[in-house]
Amino acid sequence: MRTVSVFDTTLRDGEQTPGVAFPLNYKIQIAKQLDKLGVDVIEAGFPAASKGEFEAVKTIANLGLSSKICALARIVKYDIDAALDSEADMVHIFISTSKIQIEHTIQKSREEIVRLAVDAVEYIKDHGRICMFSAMDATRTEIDYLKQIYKAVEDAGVDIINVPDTVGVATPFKFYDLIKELREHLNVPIDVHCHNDFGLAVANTYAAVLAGADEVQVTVNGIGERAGNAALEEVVMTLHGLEGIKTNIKTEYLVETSKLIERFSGIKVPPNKPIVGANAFSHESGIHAHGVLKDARTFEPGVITPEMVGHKRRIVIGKHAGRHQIKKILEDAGYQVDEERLTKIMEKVKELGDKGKKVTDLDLFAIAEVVLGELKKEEKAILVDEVTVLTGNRITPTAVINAEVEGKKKVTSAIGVGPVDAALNAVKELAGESMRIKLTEFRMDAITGGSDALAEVYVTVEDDEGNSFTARGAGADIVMASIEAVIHAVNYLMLMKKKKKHD
Ligand SMILES: CC(=O)SCCNC(=O)CCNC(=O)[C@H](O)C(C)(C)COP(=O)(O)OP(=O)(O)OC[C@H]1O[C@@H](n2cnc3c(N)ncnc32)[C@H](O)[C@@H]1OP(=O)(O)O
Ligand SMILES: CC(C)C(=O)C(=O)O
Ligand SMILES: [Mg+2]
Repeated sequence: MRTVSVFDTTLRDGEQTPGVAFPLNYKIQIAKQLDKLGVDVIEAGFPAASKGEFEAVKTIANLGLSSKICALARIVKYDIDAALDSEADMVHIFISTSKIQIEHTIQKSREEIVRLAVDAVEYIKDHGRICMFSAMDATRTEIDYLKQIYKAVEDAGVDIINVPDTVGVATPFKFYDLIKELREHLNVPIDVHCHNDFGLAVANTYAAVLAGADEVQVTVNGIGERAGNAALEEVVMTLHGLEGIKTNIKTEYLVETSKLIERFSGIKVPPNKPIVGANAFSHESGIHAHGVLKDARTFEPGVITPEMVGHKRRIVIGKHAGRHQIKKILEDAGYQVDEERLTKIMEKVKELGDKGKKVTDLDLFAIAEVVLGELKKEEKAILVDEVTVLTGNRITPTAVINAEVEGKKKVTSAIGVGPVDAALNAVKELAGESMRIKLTEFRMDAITGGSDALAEVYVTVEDDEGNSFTARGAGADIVMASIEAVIHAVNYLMLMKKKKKHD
């Protein structure tokens, strides 16, 4: 089976992400993690950039890792000597070859650039190091010149050439053709380095491998200059999962590595990021979750599993959830629900979803506990129909409740110091027809953070004979959750009273 080598440049191009700078202790931890992950080469930095960068590359080069350590250098004696002095195994030299870059940056003739490249390769090889040569901006370089310079460095003894799509303008078919043409023209191994300006970095890298590239330059989470580089995790899993092309990556460490880079770089991984994003193996929609609960391959690629990349599959609750997944989540948490109560729970979940609320597992459990604790309809003395609460800075909070109390329609109204107080006073009025009640405990918790958090209300209600009952209510609206809890307690106390009378 074909094996492609992985050259990781998270510590070099990845660190060129605007706003990212890894201190030495972070660089050491990242290098160790990349080594554990199994990357073949770690590009540890650009030693000529600063004293700290030189020290970092030198420290990493002396960690005794299995991965080869590479240092980047311009074709400038100072840079190359710094790379050699850093004791890196490999020196990666680059120089502009496209018309636009030659004219506006390096300002040398094409012949001189070839001569500088050849001399640099020979110098590095004379120092006994592995040498990689990059024709910077290769994808905007005239093909004949590109072939000429690569052939010249090959003849000078370069170990591997890199074809960088420096500004991310390659497209998969064109890049495939370019790599194929270079493959036919050259004997040295070919490496590719793709940027993601058009979101094509992974696709271009993949196309290059199909065209015969031997090595891929990638970064963890795809961080790097501008829109970043080809993401290591996406390239590797595409090759493994879709093409059966191997790498030396121990894929079970991909999520762990991604989280480390996310933490150290401060660049958040979007939830929908392939392979490592929080949602990469999550299912909310009922139709999908139903299939996945039977066999995950129904709504996942199947050729990769969450375990392969160190991830977890999640069946989540939300507006699009179906009965099967809600039942499964509740049963897994130890709740037994019959079909009628499941319907009630579903209704509440959908109602919250329609209001735009993100429903968490904790929210679901709170809803389930309320529904499971509810009396049957025929056992309820009070059935609330309509609630209106008025509040504001210039009016006294007022609540009006339309309800059926022991079969008779009633309307009560009350005021209070706030909307919850007004609503609870109205409930007391409603109950007062049958029994006097006292609220001895009232507690409200937000289940999750945020102003749209589900409120969970606990109340203890005492009747005129000293019997008390504790009940709970849950909902996005604190007034409704409070009314639900108190009515639940009152209904229970009234049922008890009725039962006692009959005994
Ligand atoms: C596509 C890439 O990712 S390339 C790598 C990019 N990474 C970095 O630049 C990070 C590290 N860079 C640095 O710390 C600094 O830019 C340094 C230390 C390398 C150079 O700093 P300075 O000497 O202040 O030069 P500055 O960065 O302003 O300009 C770049 C110089 O390098 C020259 N240059 C650029 N690429 C090359 C090259 N491959 N070979 C030789 N010279 C080059 C430019 O022509 C320019 O030369 P000039 O000063 O004679 O006009
Ligand atoms: C140094 C080179 C390979 C680079 O990062 C690029 O061209 O994008
Ligand atoms: Mg780059």
